[in-house]
Amino acid sequence: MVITTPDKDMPSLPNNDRSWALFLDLDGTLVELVDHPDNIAVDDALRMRLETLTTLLDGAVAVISGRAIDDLDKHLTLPTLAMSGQHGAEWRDSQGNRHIARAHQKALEAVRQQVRAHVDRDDALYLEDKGASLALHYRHRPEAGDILNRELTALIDKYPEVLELHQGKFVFEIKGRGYDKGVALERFLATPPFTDRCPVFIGDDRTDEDGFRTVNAHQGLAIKVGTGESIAGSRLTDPEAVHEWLDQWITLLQRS
Ligand SMILES: O=P(O)(O)OC[C@H]1O[C@H](O[C@H]2O[C@H](CO)[C@@H](O)[C@H](O)[C@H]2O)[C@H](O)[C@@H](O)[C@@H]1O
Repeated sequence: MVITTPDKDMPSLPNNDRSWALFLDLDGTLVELVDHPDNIAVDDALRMRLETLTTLLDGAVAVISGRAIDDLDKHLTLPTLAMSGQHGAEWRDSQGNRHIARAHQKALEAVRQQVRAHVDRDDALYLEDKGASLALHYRHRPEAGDILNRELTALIDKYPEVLELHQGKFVFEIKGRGYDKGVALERFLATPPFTDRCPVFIGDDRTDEDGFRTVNAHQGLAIKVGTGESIAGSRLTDPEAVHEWLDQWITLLQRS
């Protein structure tokens, strides 16, 4: 496994004398970032890894993503896996029940119309409409980042109580206020089979910092993938290193 940071940051494997819950981001963590959200590659080895960990951790595994759950299901095809989508605005618990936040939908609809009109004028932009949130992708128009930031900020500022704007990797996320990955983790940690377990969260993006904050508050293991500032205590270089680390953990769990 390749680690970019000094040895002190190398994530040790979770100790078998505690019960752990595993939370995983998808894009940039379990799969490499690619040119378009539809083009990510999820292989059977990754599916098998997630299924094995779910069994070994008594069901306490969840994917915590900015994507919508329907989209996660399309790629992962693991319909019973616990998930939180749209940065915490929707979730599927370990019983398979789906939940979605709707308080901000009216404001979101107004913003949706305006963002759509903007995207219709520029082929290089892509609007991912996730239902309870929007992602405006500008990977193919990187020079537009600053102006889009200003325009979207002005738009979202009309609804300060219900909407928030976040910048990810060549994407602006417009989402309901009060939902984030930290909230998503807390919600899982309050319900079986996650209750009383120590959280591990692996993520790569700015929005994953909210999840790391929750993990740190629970004295868990926060692992940042890649470079960039982070409050996570440990690092892995890329999705391949994440897979290797998870495989080593599987081996350790199988021995116990
Ligand atoms: O929380 P995540 O699971 O990491 O999801 C974050 C966003 O990921 C997706 O966008 C990013 O990945 C795309 C595919 O590699 C890439 O083309 C894009 O530039 C990235 O920003 C997804 O489309 C968003 O909905 C997620 O919020």
